[in-house]
Amino acid sequence: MPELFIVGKGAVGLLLAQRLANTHQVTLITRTPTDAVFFRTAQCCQQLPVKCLTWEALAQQQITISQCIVPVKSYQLAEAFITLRPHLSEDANVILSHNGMQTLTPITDALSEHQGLFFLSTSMGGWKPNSTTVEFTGPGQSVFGPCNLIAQQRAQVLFNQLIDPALPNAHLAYDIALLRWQKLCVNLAINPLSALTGLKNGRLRAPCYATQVLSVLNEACNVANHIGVPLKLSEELARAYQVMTLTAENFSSMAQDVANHRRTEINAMCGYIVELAQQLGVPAPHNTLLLNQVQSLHPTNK
Ligand SMILES: NC(=O)C1=CN([C@@H]2O[C@H](COP(=O)(O)OP(=O)(O)OC[C@H]3O[C@@H](n4cnc5c(N)ncnc54)[C@H](OP(=O)(O)O)[C@@H]3O)[C@@H](O)[C@H]2O)C=CC1
Ligand SMILES: CC(C)(CO)C(=O)C(=O)O
Repeated sequence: MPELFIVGKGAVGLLLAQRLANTHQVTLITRTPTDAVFFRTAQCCQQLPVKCLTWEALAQQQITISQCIVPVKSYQLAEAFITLRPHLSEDANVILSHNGMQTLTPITDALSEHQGLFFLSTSMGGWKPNSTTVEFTGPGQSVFGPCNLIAQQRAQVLFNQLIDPALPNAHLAYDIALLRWQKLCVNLAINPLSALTGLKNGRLRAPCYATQVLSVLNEACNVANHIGVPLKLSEELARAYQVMTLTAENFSSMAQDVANHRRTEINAMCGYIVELAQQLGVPAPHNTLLLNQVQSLHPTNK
């Protein structure tokens, strides 16, 4: 079976490992020594048939990585990629997967023209009851697409071999940037408000939040349009309210992070809009306010 590496043993990483172990020899690269990882359902708890190696062991064994998924939090990506890069083969494929947005330029610049960069945006749910176990909390759509030139040429083959057999709800999108912006808009409309109010997603449909949802998305669409991303406010509003309805009984990931005193991904959501708005010289007061309010909830949010 072909080899596949996954950075970390996070919720998404373990869900992917469980699916991909059927078709690939999976190795998790962890920050701390890990003997075994598990996939738990209501009926049983199954040890995943994967290897776990620390970065140190990977270096000692001089392992070269030809395909790797990096499903870490947005604020962990830069460091994870810097650690990963020296281990990549000359024609490696790297697949990033996280919520929110950040400029990928430092990563695309660091890869050679033969190293492919891809993005997997997923809405399937995973929850970790402890540091080595994941539970599947719900199916969701996933979108896979290329982020550099060589990746465009390889996207169909990699999708057919790696993604499609493991994630039946996934589709290949060459305009992955647009789809990531659309997911960002959903997160902008839901996550900060749910984190600040402690409400489930469905409760954000109340009329008292409508002006804030509209304003935040209006700013995001304006910024996106300035850089050539063709978002339409009416469509992003409709999508956000549709997701509030579909996930009405969920607490958003940011609400959960705040409730558990963890760092949030606010910088890759409102922070991304505010940064772009500043560069473009356009106003984004509502995203700025939400950014400041969520940042003030936890010292590591800054
Ligand atoms: N959980 C979910 O249901 C969903 C999550 N997402 C998004 O996916 C992304 C990942 O989320 P999730 O899986 O929940 O996050 P987790 O916090 O569960 O997982 C992140 C993992 O990455 C590991 N990690 C970070 N940096 C490194 C590094 N340098 N080297 C090795 N391992 C590293 C962490 O290690 P350690 O264990 O040592 O902390 C952790 O195991 C986020 O952007 C999230 O918003 C999207 C859809 C659903
Ligand atoms: C779609 C949504 C808002 C579902 O809760 C999500 O992506 C998140 O919580 O981060």
